[in-house]
Amino acid sequence: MSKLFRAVIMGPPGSGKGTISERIAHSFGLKHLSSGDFVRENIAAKTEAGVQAKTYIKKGLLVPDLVMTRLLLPRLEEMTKYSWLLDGFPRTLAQAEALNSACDLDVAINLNIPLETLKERLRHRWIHPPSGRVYNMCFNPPRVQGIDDITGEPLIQQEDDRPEALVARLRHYKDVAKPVIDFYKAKGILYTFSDTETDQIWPNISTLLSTKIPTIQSDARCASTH
Ligand SMILES: Nc1ncnc2c1ncn2[C@@H]1O[C@H](COP(=O)(O)OP(=O)(O)OP(=O)(O)O)[C@@H](O)[C@H]1O
Ligand SMILES: Nc1nc2c(ncn2[C@H]2C[C@H](O)[C@@H](COP(=O)(O)OP(=O)(O)O)O2)c(=O)[nH]1
Repeated sequence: MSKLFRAVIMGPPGSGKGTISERIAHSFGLKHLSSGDFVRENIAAKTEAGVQAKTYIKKGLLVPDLVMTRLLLPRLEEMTKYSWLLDGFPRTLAQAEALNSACDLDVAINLNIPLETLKERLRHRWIHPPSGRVYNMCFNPPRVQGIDDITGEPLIQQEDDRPEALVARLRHYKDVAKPVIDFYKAKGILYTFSDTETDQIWPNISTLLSTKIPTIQSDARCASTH
């Protein structure tokens, strides 16, 4: 059986998961799977899980574990031939356990970014809700202020990116993420990166992955010739 590379990326809101995932996908040819995108696709397609998820998202809540795993695990089954990086899942220990029963992970990337940095970044975050595209007015601004580059539609700022809401979100994140981090630490696949800048973290992640991915993919090539 061919050995593919499987990773997750974790971190609080604004820690750079989306930004770093895009770089990883681009540099290493992995599929970037975003749980938020899956949720939005299911909502748009009005699947049963999507309809359920929508009621929670409207209230600014996380989608319950059971709905989330029902929505996500079938998508992973479609990816059995690919190496991937999963962004935004797992967020809870129950989700980590469900993922663990479905596949073996090679690496769990954990982004550890100071609170003040997160607040500052999210203050400048603007999103295009239909696509999930994220901009930062300082770091990666759109070509025209307030307008999505691709569709020309308006960008919005999420209510829960405001500094007051963010502190509560981050506290909640820490409580829920701690058991997930401990779970991956115990498995020996946790790699934590701490800095205030994505551009400082990125070379370290890139070095880590280049020690892991070529070996695994050359195994895959050998296996596939048999
Ligand atoms: N693993 C998950 N568990 C529960 N709910 C999820 C999960 N992933 C996504 N969601 C739901 O989908 C919404 C959109 O997810 P997405 O990751 O795009 O944005 P987000 O929560 O603003 O993330 P961040 O602020 O970390 O970038 C979330 O707010 C949440 O309600
Ligand atoms: N100033 C600054 N902004 C950054 C850096 N890395 C990412 N950003 C921006 C992009 C987004 O607007 C915001 C959050 O990044 P993101 O990739 O959406 O994070 P996440 O919520 O997916 O974890 O911060 C960075 O290194 N510096």
